[in-house]
Amino acid sequence: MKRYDKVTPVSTRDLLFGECESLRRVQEKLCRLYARHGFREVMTPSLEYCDVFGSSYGQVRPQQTAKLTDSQNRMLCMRPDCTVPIARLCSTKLQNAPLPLRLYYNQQVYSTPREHSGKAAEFSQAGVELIGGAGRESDLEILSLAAESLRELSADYRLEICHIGFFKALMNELQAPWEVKEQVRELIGQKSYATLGDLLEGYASQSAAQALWVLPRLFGGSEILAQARALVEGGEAARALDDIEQLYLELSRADPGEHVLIDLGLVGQADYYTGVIFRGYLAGIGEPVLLGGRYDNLIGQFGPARPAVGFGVNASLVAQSGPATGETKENTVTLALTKGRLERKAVEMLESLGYDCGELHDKGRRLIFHLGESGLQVILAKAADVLTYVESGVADIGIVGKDTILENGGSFYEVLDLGFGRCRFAVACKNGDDLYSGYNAKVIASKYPKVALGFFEEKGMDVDVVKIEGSVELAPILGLADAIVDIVETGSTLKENGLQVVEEIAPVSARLIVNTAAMKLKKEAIGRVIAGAERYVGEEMK
Ligand SMILES: Nc1ncnc2c1ncn2[C@@H]1O[C@H](COP(=O)(O)OP(=O)(O)OP(=O)(O)O)[C@@H](O)[C@H]1O
Ligand SMILES: O=P(O)(O)OC[C@H]1O[C@H](OP(=O)(O)OP(=O)(O)O)[C@H](O)[C@@H]1O
Repeated sequence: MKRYDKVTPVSTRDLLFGECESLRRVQEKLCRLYARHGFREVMTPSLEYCDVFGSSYGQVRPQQTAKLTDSQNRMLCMRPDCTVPIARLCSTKLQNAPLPLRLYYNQQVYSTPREHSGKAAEFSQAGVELIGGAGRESDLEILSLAAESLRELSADYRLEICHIGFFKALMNELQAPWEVKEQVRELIGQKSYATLGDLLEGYASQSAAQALWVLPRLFGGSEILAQARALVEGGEAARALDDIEQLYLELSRADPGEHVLIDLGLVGQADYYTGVIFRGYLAGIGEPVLLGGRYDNLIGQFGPARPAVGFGVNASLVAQSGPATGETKENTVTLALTKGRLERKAVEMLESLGYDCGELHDKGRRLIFHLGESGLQVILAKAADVLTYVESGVADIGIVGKDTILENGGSFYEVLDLGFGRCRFAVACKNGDDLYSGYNAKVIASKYPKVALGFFEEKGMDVDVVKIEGSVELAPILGLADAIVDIVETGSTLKENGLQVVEEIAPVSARLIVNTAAMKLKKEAIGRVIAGAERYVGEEMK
């Protein structure tokens, strides 16, 4: 039997020498800052009963927690988040402590990342919680401290703020089934401009739908507030905007230099947060390093209700990226392009937008190309790698098929359906076979095992999925599988091999995706590419 006695568990690592020193430096900077501002340190155990987290695991999904049992078989989990254990602490040991409580922590958190994503399962988080402080003054205290935390770590940073009240007010107004509302929330979070537009088209007569439709685009400076005000008539939504405006003005006054942004589309954790939500970015790091917000309903789940606001900084991420010295090269944008079938239309699109694609026409074996003097650099990569490059931030934007996104997932904005590379996912089997007859578990061959499994799980059908790398049509013909899940474009591959479509799963086409940090750090340059692509799609659809 293979012994795992020489390696650390998947997605964990030893830190040596310089790595320890850089992590300590980041932690110390933050801890000193929090102590200076009157926050006192608490430490909670690395292990908690799963019950502590109930349905709310903070930023982490229950499936991502590392679980074990104690000597009495009670379920424990490695702390996936620092705020929920602190909420427990405030309702027990600190229940009678005078409010407001200013607490800070500096400890490890654990959450299992997606397989092969290169992300760590354990990282160091330092952060603060202000318990018992309601209202704008507390929000401002914590937001100012968030800005100061980022400034301590790099001169080139952005703090973006949102108020979930704006989104919630619009959602309350929207007359639509809850499944549609859930989809709307997801699409706004992903900044899926076009798909959101399609979904809301059926509700276009409602003013809330019109406002929700533009919500993902409402990010930038104070001009965003004027645009948002024009969309609402008053009430909760307008009050949320007033709050954001005041916070924005105060923060910008204390910290001029366009470091503070507004993004009214930060709706990812809408159930958890009850007021202001914010994220922090540092130049050169492709994901947010700071996450926070107001969560007035959490502490009440453990005892007497208390308003609360706080944030956490991923100290490991900052330490690994080294001292952030360089400025963001705001005008240089890297586009990861899927090589193969999507290449020709993508180049056609770039040319129609005026980019000089000479180098792409005469590629040789090169993989990196500069489009004239435009500042746009193209890298050619395999489809799934485009997601990896964009998610990590080594590429700012990408062009990739929806099939690859559905199979691999990932954290990036999926801004636009580019309209080319159209095909569809379908289930197919041999002509004349009835896939749904009989009681035996069916075998499905696919290059897309997650899509295949997800489709049959939705139907409540047990299937065994076999991963096949290509020419999937062979599997049912040779008797390896009962059916396949694959891409169908013209249908001729199926036809020529004696197969038929049983059911269609989802339409597929090329998408423009954007790294979440780059969207904010390179707003102008990326905005130009998106606007150009939208023009192209509009022209193509005429
Ligand atoms: N008929 C089709 N078959 C496969 N993909 C298609 C088809 N039509 C459009 N596409 C899109 O083109 C993308 C790239 O497909 P392509 O076959 O070039 O690369 P690939 O699927 O990674 O295969 P390979 O392993 O052969 O490189 C797919 O991810 C899909 O979005
Ligand atoms: O409906 P059609 O127009 O016939 O296109 C569909 C075929 O194209 C793709 O295969 P691809 O050529 O990429 O080869 P592969 O399956 O070996 O990856 C896909 O996997 C289907 O086999």
